[in-house]
Amino acid sequence: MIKVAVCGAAGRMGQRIIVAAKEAGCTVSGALERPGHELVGQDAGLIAGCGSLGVAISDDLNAVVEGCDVLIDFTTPKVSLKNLEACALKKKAIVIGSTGFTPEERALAAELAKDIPAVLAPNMSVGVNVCFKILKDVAKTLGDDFDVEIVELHHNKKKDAPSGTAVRMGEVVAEALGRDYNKVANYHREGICGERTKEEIGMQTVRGGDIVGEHTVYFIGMGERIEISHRAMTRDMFSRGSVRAAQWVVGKAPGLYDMQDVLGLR
Ligand SMILES: NC(=O)C1=CN([C@@H]2O[C@H](COP(=O)(O)OP(=O)(O)OC[C@H]3O[C@@H](n4cnc5c(N)ncnc54)[C@H](OP(=O)(O)O)[C@@H]3O)[C@@H](O)[C@H]2O)C=CC1
Ligand SMILES: O=C(O)C1=N[C@H](C(=O)O)C[C@H](O)C1
Repeated sequence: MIKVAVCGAAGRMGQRIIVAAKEAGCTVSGALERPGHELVGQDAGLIAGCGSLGVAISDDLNAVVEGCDVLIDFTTPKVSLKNLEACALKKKAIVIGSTGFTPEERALAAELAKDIPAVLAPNMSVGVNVCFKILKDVAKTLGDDFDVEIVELHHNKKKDAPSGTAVRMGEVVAEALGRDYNKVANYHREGICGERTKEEIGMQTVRGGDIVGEHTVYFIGMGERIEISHRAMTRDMFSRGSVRAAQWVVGKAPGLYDMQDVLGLR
């Protein structure tokens, strides 16, 4: 039975991860929030709604990491990098679901994961990871004749845009078409912005209410259109995916893994 600690334990994802870890038969050994958080000291299980776990939410990163086999972290890139560093020092595994990493931050994560096994993935659901695989094939098959546009919808509390999943979808399509995502992503059209270029990948963001997460990649040709969509109805497949990643990553060789590795989709 692996010992799982959760960072961001009182957050939307953190609470569901605590429930999923308990349901999967893991020991929840620790729960972390930032220093000064109003729920520090409270029982993490009661906050998550799955009954008392006898684990108080803590703000002591080192103690929580020390006590676990693997830390599951859904917070922000800056917090995740700090957690990765703490796990590397104590030789513990880590699963990171935070999104909004810059290319430089991702490179730093890969560097920090040289000594420990780590999973970093913008989306832990099986469905989205299957979509990544399908998108590669569709983009390769259609080639340059179809315009690619990506639209994502999320709740009004989301802090980063576009979503990490939408960015990964753009990267997968760009790579399949032999393009550099960072050069062809177009995040903004306004005013007399000119005709669409053939190579650009449009990235559109919608925010509102309680939308869990929806992604559509449009391949738009002359007289026809393919849409590949994923709609998340609850957060539970993200949380179950993160626990599956935690169970998979403990004992693996050091390095930075993705959910495609966890699910055997490479
Ligand atoms: N990979 C995936 O499958 C998924 C990824 N995500 C990503 O996960 C991240 C979190 O999302 P969500 O749960 O909705 O966000 P929330 O804001 O609900 O949760 C984040 C939690 O982390 C806490 N936190 C902030 N700083 C620290 C710190 N230094 N130490 C410990 N805890 C801290 C926050 O506290 P406070 O509120 O006080 O700041 C909050 O409780 C986002 O980046 C989101 O995009 C979300 C769903 C699925
Ligand atoms: O913040 C969220 O809620 C989500 N974030 C992830 C992302 O940015 O891709 C995944 C999911 O869509 C929910």
